[in-house]
Amino acid sequence: METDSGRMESSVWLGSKRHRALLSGWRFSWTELDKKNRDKNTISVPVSEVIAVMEGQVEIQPQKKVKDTDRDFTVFYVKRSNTSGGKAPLWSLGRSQFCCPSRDLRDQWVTQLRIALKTHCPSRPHRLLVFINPYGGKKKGKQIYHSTVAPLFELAGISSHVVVTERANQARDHILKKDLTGFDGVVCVGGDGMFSELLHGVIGRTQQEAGVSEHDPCVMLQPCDLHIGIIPAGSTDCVCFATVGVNDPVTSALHIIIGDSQPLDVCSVHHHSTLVRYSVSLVGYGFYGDVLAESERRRWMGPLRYDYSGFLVYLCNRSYQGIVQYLPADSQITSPRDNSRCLSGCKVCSESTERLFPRSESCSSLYSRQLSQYSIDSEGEWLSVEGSFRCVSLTCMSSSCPRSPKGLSPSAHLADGTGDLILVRNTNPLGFLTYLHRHTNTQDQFDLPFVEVHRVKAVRFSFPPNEEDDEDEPKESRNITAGIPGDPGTLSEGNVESGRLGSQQHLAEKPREQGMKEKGRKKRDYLCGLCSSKRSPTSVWNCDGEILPYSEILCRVHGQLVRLFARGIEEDTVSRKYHEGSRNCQGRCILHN
Ligand SMILES: CCCCCCCCCCCCC/C=C/[C@@H](O)[C@H](COP(=O)(O)O)NC(=O)CCCCCCCCCCCCCCC
Ligand SMILES: Nc1ncnc2c1ncn2[C@@H]1O[C@H](COP(=O)(O)OP(=O)(O)O)[C@@H](O)[C@H]1O
Ligand SMILES: [Ca+2]
Repeated sequence: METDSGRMESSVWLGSKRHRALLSGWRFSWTELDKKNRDKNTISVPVSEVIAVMEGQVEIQPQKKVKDTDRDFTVFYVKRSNTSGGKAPLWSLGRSQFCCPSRDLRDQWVTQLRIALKTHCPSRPHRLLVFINPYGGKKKGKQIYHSTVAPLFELAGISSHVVVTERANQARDHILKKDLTGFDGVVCVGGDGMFSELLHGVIGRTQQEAGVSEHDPCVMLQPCDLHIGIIPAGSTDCVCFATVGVNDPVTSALHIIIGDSQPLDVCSVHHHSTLVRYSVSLVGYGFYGDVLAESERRRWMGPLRYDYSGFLVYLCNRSYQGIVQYLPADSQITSPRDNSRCLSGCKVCSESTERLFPRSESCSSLYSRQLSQYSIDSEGEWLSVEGSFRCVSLTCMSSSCPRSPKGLSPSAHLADGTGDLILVRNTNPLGFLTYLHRHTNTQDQFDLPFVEVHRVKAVRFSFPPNEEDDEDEPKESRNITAGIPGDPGTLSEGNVESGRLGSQQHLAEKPREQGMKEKGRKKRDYLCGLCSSKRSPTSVWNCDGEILPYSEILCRVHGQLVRLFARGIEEDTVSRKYHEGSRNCQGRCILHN
């Protein structure tokens, strides 16, 4: 046996096989020895991926069982499944029970491993605030949390305060208003809508505390420290899929436990000088807006509502007039058509950190400088495109999801401070189907004559002037469907089937005097008239699954505004092993387990 600071090595037994266990700096490994003491297989785990070290022989599945023997200790760690073909590995809980020659040695192993955990994993959460949406996706949120996630948190020594929501926006309001002292992060068990509640709560709270006005599109928002975790239990679960690579509650729980940190770009959506919402995945007009509007009254169908509504909307074959103005990002750095992929440890994103938050200036002076000098019109030249569009989509990330594993914009980056603007001009039904279908295969969806894509920092959408004259009311108030902000009818639990619910009270709301009756009429008219011969000339905006109450909007991308308990998409196991021989692995990228 050998120990010195941070290093320990000894003989141990795993079942009937003798091994040499070695803790060296940030790695813990054990190697099987044959009868002649020659090395056979080695399993090596970075300390940052050790979940817990327990005395005795411990099991947690199917139930927790501890056999408190003198010479044993159990190590739980992250284990990856073998995957190929670009699929990110699933994580599961690995467990190895070691038997030492003496109790003393066992105690030393437990102590040293726990010290290593403290030293190498300073940013693990100890206390979490968890919100479960019992109605999200297939309505399995509570079951997923209690049977799969809670036992893992308990094993890792994380204490959690759980709130099962009783109404929409409860999680957001809780984060905005309640005392959060002692919490290292907030977690949602639900879908993208539930994530969006946490996003609005965390950003809103951070700006309140920093005294920053969210409504001003030119303001430099304060980056948020409180991390957000997502346990996927919704319908699309795009944010989880695009930041982890799989929708799996165990994988996400393990990322939360080890305190992974993934910065994320966020888009703020404004109407005149009022903040309407924030978005991380899709701000989409036309097809995706119509699909969402259609799908709201079919919530009872669960996740399938999107496919069914998508099919109906596709048959409607609609396109919409609009003017799209955008502020291009620096095209020298990256492009949405450069065939790159934003993977875990992405170089483009980490280099963007330096650009977005230059180290040479102290935080406070930088902040006040940007506050006073930033102007959305001084950031470069705006370009303009006018026409008839099947859809206009802006996404800050790839927006991949199980339905579309490469997403709306496969080469978009999670944290580069830019978004991708996709303009799909009017085309024939077969052309549009080809475009949609390419989201599901390896063909390039941007390589079509009616599609263009731009990497941008900001986008404005408005209508051509003559459009305004066709109708008897301004467009701003025409596009009302489900999920009307401030609509009390949508806030109750009993109403969950009727749709997405309410928007932040501190954000832009339509004047209340418009009244429920009018809103109800417009909602009906819009939905019934969707495919009718007297077509509405406008669509609605889908903002991460929420319908916006305005059509003319300004969107601005805020680089790395929030942080998730995630690390980006890992390469599949086969590619990783292939690359391992040729690169000098650092930290968590080496995995033999
Ligand atoms: C022919 C197959 C076409 C497949 C097209 C797949 C495109 C997928 C793009 C996905 C972008 C996802 C962006 C994320 C949005 C979410 O934030 C948001 C909220 O999620 P939540 O309910 O979990 O809270 N989700 C959504 O707004 C849903 C948008 C989903 C659109 C899917 C549309 C499916 C269309 C199927 C068309 C079928 C045409 C068939 C013609 C014969
Ligand atoms: N208890 C509740 N009752 C009604 N609506 C809720 C409740 N909790 C959350 N919500 C709202 O439900 C919407 C959908 O939730 P989400 O978890 O995203 O599921 P899905 O992915 O199926 O849409 C969210 O916009 C959220 O604000
Ligand atoms: Ca981005």
